[in-house]
Amino acid sequence: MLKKDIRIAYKKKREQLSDAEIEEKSLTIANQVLELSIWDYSFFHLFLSIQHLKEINTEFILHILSGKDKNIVVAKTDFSNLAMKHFLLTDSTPLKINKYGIPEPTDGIEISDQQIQVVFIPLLAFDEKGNRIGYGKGFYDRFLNECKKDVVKIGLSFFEAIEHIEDTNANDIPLDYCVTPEKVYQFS
Ligand SMILES: Nc1nc2c(c(=O)[nH]1)N(C=O)[C@@H](CNc1ccc(C(=O)N[C@@H](CCC(=O)O)C(=O)O)cc1)CN2
Ligand SMILES: Nc1ncnc2c1ncn2[C@@H]1O[C@H](COP(=O)(O)OP(=O)(O)OP(=O)(O)O)[C@@H](O)[C@H]1O
Repeated sequence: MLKKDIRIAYKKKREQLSDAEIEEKSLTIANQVLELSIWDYSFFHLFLSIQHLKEINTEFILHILSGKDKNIVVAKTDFSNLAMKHFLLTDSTPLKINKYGIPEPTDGIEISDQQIQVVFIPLLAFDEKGNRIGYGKGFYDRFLNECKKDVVKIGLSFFEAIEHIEDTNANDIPLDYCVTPEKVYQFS
């Protein structure tokens, strides 16, 4: 299948989820994240959910990270250059929902791409090789390209893998893991 068709199909699938299903699946995903071998790392990058697009609620993972005293890093997006800046999330980090519905820090301690050790990645769909599809602006491909080579890349998805994304390109950086409510896929 082609990215553009997969995007349409998976946006529809998400729209059909009820709020209760989103909460339940998000909690199951968070519990599976606990089983990954990532807990020796200290800098974790997490996306904050866009609610109106029915993304995975990452608050459960946020609580796990905070309970383990990890450094939690969140992004501020710049749609004019499709780049992201990263800030440490602390009790005093001011968050504001931007016009795309993304909760973002307005200010704080900036973290460089090179300091990040684990990245939780939003996606619409992924395939059995770990290729992913997002909303199509390439934010995460650009970001991951600036991270350390051994950064651990973990996709989170409500749905299982599709067989094959046909039109992957050289900029696409594959996942190391993808966590769904059913299972943990390991690609590397
Ligand atoms: N929570 C979260 N943060 C993230 C991402 C993400 O997927 N999820 N991104 C991952 O790269 C980047 C933001 N990417 C985005 C790209 C496009 C739209 C957007 O076009 N929204 C439109 C149309 C929505 C639709 O597709 O139906 C809108 O709100 O009108 C929003 C976010 C960085 N931060
Ligand atoms: N490292 C990069 N440098 C420059 N352009 C890039 C880079 N990575 C991706 N792009 C461009 O971004 C656009 C979107 O890429 P793609 O279709 O893979 O998005 P996506 O992975 O679905 O989106 P997202 O990363 O925002 O979730 C493409 O035009 C691609 O060429």
